[in-house]
Amino acid sequence: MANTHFGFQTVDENEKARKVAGVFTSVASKYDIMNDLMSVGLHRIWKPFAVGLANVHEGQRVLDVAGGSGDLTRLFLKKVGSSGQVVLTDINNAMLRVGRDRLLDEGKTTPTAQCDAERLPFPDNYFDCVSIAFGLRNVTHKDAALREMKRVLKPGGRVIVLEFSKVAKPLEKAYDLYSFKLLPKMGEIIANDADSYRYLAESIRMHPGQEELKKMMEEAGLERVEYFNMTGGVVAVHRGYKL
Ligand SMILES: C[S@@+](CC[C@H](N)C(=O)[O-])C[C@H]1O[C@@H](n2cnc3c(N)ncnc32)[C@H](O)[C@@H]1O
Repeated sequence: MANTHFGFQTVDENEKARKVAGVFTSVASKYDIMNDLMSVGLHRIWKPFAVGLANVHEGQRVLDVAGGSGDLTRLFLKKVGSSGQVVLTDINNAMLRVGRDRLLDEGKTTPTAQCDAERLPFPDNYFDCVSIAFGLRNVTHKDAALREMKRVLKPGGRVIVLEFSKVAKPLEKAYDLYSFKLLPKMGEIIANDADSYRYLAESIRMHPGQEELKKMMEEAGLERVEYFNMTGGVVAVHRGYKL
């Protein structure tokens, strides 16, 4: 049986999805407030930047994979207008429910589907853009997810991956202190869940850096792949096309 990472732990591949589900079911109700606190509000800049790079237009179709509480979906809905469509998906029902309810409360109806990024229940060549924000590092077989994202994309469409990445050298010490000391403490105080937030910090460290992810996207068949660092490499947006 093959092994994989769950944060810094080595676990059986079959176990990872269950453990990840445990984390997100546990954090779902506090996810949005924790997101603001953990990123000191920066995710509100990172996400519009990523959506801007997608360059989607009125009337287009977008798939938001691992969309959770729906921040990217909301931004994409503004871009595609009433003639377009954005499908919000996530493997976790608790996260998806938070996203769907929040959008409904704002008067926005959009299709939702509970599904695994590794097996997307959509036809080939269907979407103009497929995004995954802060989701890829939680997926067991990232290569399979990237291939699926490419499969459902129309020729000419793009995949957008927004994810934590490798920080610039001078920031490393401060970033470690923040991730491994402050973050679990905040998780404990605010969400009463230090373990989940420790996993989040560890999973960030185990995620491939900028160049490695670019290579993985190319291996999945995406072309013209490039990346854009933000906040000293704390996060990066990777964009690749299906040509
Ligand atoms: C950190 S949250 C990001 C949510 C949202 N995209 C955002 O940017 O705020 C990660 C999400 O990935 C989802 N996820 C984890 N593994 C997944 C998988 N294999 N397929 C689809 N979604 C997955 C989790 O349920 C969770 O909602």
